[in-house]
Amino acid sequence: MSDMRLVVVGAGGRMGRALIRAIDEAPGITLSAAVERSGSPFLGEDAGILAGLSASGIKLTDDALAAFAAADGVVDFTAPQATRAFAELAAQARIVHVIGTTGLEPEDIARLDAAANHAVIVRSGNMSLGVNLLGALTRKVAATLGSDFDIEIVEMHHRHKVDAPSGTALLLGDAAAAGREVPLAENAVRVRDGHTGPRPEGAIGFATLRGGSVVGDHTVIFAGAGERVELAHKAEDRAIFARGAVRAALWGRGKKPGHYSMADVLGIADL
Ligand SMILES: NC(=O)C1=CN([C@@H]2O[C@H](COP(=O)(O)OP(=O)(O)OC[C@H]3O[C@@H](n4cnc5c(N)ncnc54)[C@H](OP(=O)(O)O)[C@@H]3O)[C@@H](O)[C@H]2O)C=CC1
Ligand SMILES: O=C(O)C1=N[C@H](C(=O)O)C[C@H](O)C1
Repeated sequence: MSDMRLVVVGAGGRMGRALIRAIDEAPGITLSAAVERSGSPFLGEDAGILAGLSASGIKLTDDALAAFAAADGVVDFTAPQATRAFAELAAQARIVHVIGTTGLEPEDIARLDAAANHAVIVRSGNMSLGVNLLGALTRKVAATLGSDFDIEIVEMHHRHKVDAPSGTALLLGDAAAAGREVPLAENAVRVRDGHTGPRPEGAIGFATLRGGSVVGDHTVIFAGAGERVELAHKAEDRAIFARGAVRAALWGRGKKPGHYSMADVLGIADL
């Protein structure tokens, strides 16, 4: 089979550059275009040079339509508004859409579900092997310990991050809720301030820290009477997310349309 032709959108961003490097390293896949928004200062720059590699001959463009028409897939770590638009274009072009963008609202997810009638979408709040394994472990521990143990999820990210709680924290919250067989939306406590009163029974709490250059730290705390269990993951390099996204794109090629997760890609959905 010929190499998979992959577009990176948000190519000038932190993840965009990591994705260009991951595609350069991976067999069976080629960077076919690098897209940024209209007016971006990066338009016209060489994608390879921007990512710290040698020149690739691919210049950053704002013409996503043309880029998608000549590709087999797109990797998208941008912003919710951009991902909404890219999902429509990817579905029209019938190409694989790998989505790492976080901060998506339930309405956005519903639109992606609709787009997945025509396109292969692989979406996860975290594309790393370690976090997806942590998700499976969280589900199991939550099911085993039951509601005598309070669940709190603590995350820390770099000072530039714009959404909270992180996509990963919500993924882990979903896993904990699934372990308890309850909906996360009805049990999540996403912020606390002032006289909050005692902890609601069954709450799944979130705490958000922001600062410096932290790539992404997550801890799930199960706090019982007289003991605590903690499960943690620390990301040290954005390459782990980028490699996961490339793996997801290759996995999605030739799959039937649907809205898949990274756990599907890694074969750990039933763990
Ligand atoms: N699922 C996962 O494993 C991971 C997910 N993420 C998520 O990925 C997203 C991006 O993170 P990060 O790379 O750090 O953020 P950055 O802000 O560094 O990069 C985002 C890039 O997308 C660009 N962009 C925004 N809108 C458009 C558009 N309409 N068309 C083309 N490009 C656009 C931005 O341009 P401009 O600056 O001009 O707005 C920017 O270059 C976040 O939601 C983050 O949470 C991050 C790491 C891992
Ligand atoms: O914005 C980031 O940087 C990250 N975002 C993702 C998230 O919201 O969980 C994944 C990773 O933690 C880095």
